[in-house]
Amino acid sequence: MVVPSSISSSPSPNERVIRAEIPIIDLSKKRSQVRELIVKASEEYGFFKVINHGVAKQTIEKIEREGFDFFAKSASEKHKAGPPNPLGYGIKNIGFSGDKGEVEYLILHTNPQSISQRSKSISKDPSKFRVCGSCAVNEYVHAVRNLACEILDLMAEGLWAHDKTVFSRLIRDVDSDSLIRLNHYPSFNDTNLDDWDPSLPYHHHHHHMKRKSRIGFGEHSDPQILTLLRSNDVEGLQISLENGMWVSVPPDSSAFCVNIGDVLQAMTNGRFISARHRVMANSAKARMSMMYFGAPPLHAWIAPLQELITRENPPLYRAFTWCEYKKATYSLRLGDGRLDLFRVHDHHHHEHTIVAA
Ligand SMILES: C=C1C[C@]23C[C@@]1(O)CC[C@H]2[C@@]12CC[C@H](O)[C@@](C)(C(=O)O1)[C@H]2[C@@H]3C(=O)O
Ligand SMILES: O=C(O)CCC(=O)C(=O)O
Ligand SMILES: [Fe+2]
Repeated sequence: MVVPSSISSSPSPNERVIRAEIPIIDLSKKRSQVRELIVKASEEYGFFKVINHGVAKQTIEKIEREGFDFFAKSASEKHKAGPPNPLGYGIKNIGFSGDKGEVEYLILHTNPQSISQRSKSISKDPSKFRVCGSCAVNEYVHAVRNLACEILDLMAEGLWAHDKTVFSRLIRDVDSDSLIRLNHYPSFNDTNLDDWDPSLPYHHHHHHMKRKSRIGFGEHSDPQILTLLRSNDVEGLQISLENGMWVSVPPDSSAFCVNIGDVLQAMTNGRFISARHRVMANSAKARMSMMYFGAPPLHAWIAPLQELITRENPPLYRAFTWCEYKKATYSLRLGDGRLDLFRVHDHHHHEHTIVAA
């Protein structure tokens, strides 16, 4: 049963948010060093930043301009690119299970035909977006896909996988199901507090709490292999540590944030963790982020790498197709732990318990 709710993701008022050190990895350093740092960060946090990543400033600026132009359009214009099915324009509603956030977004498939199809409905002057919009997106996709593949190859090397392209070839495949997503979080000011209850007496404390607790995008892990995220210089992104603390990620428009997805957690047999993250929307400036979600083709099989399976480390997950995983994802809530559905149960241990009982 689907229970729509808009308050489920509200953070508790006294939960702790800290400014811990998030690994920043300089990709221009020695390869043998870089791959070790990447593996370490992927095991400890499932999250890190990369600098000197080689994606041209202009490539980023072009798509960013197209994104801001799109979100600046009137609501009726933007709705022409919606509702999200799941591709397209959406506002406040995330997915199909009742999740909500202070965000509007545009989700595109990365294959060029799909981008040019979509761009017909995402510009006032359709011919203009077709030319500028879709080539800005294609150029960006090309650049971030290469960066994602480079990082995935470094990971495979760092894990001593036999096949160094075991991860990257899934997103290089022409049938890869990768996505581009632009999220736009409105600026926060006292006048756009649409959930403010005017019947309540003005109370500074209450007001102050609302200021700090507006959820832009609720807590979740990304289902794909790897996410490359960048934003303008506005804060909001937080990642969750295993001890339940939240870490604010300082904004840096020149860096990319790398986020391990559920599929990579499964393929590394749990050695890499898919980081849980969320976005708060309490800044006086609007935030715009762009995500590349690197995904396998729909019919690709996902299973833990042989090299990472030993007597001490038996397979934690059963094999599944990306199609199957995606279906599970869309049937669940944003914050649900979908990977748990694919965990292998320890039969030996189970039998033993029954005998002992
Ligand atoms: C509530 C949902 C939105 C989402 C699909 C889902 O049912 C659960 C996962 C969500 C998520 C999170 C990461 C990406 O932004 C996304 C595109 C994805 O693949 O999984 C979104 C989905 C979405 O917004 O369509
Ligand atoms: O907007 C962001 O910075 C992150 C959003 C996110 O996590 C997502 O779209 O999956
Ligand atoms: Fe995410």
